Amino acid sequence: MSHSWGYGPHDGPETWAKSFPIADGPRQSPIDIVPTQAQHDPALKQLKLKYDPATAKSILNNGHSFQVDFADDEDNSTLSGGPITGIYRLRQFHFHWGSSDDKGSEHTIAGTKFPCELHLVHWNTKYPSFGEAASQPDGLAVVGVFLKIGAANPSLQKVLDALDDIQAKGQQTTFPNFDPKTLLPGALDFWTYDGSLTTPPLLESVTWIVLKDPISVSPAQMAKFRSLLFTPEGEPPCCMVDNYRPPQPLKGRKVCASFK
Ligand SMILES: NS(=O)(=O)c1c2ccccc2cc2ccccc12
Ligand SMILES: [Zn+2]
Repeated sequence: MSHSWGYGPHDGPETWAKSFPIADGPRQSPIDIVPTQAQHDPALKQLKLKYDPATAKSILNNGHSFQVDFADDEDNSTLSGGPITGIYRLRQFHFHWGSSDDKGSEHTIAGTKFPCELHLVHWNTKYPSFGEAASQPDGLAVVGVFLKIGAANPSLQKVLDALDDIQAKGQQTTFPNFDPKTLLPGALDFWTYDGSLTTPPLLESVTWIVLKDPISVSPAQMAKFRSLLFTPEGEPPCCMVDNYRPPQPLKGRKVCASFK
């Protein structure tokens, strides 16, 4: 049976527990990060992100967001250090955003929402595949980056320029030679906690690494995100906006900070 889920009033986050009971689980994401309650952990290593632009392959409208997919058959684009042990390979990155600039991020900072949030998805190479890793408690690591309204972001614009070719659900096009490192802020200070995918199947297999510093996005660039469609060609068009899950209960989890 196919579980169709979305972000609308009849299939959105408040309905997901019916088909995915783990939605009410002990380590669900996203969360509201309260900096004054996060614990500085001096043992946390520096994040090491080694990305090879040649591993960028394609860009896809998956009907929930759009994602840039990477070749992950070798250790060419990897994440290590920070809170994780071993080497995790970059699989894809995608975004979540709102219908207006006052909302859109999944994680919040002491209740503050950002207009957009970038997720860079990595899987643990101690497992044979992404699919296998996704079912393990230490299988995935997602780096989250907030986008804050400001100057137009030239690196982000390279991604947004490709959206005209993937307006509708299921559309895909090539997206070669892109360095995701250009989407990161200068400082890699982060918060980290144990969580889950923020979309069904909501698997509790993600080590979240949320960067403290945002990158910039202009209002015109936010409008470009909102030009995408949740719907496939030939169906009445529904703009892809508000594709974010709200913060979930912390349920006793600790949030650690890499900085004082
Ligand atoms: N929002 S999310 O990062 O949890 C997420 C994934 C996380 C880990 C692995 C695969 C994921 C695929 C996603 C696809 C669409 C939206 C969020 C996704
Ligand atoms: Zn995401």
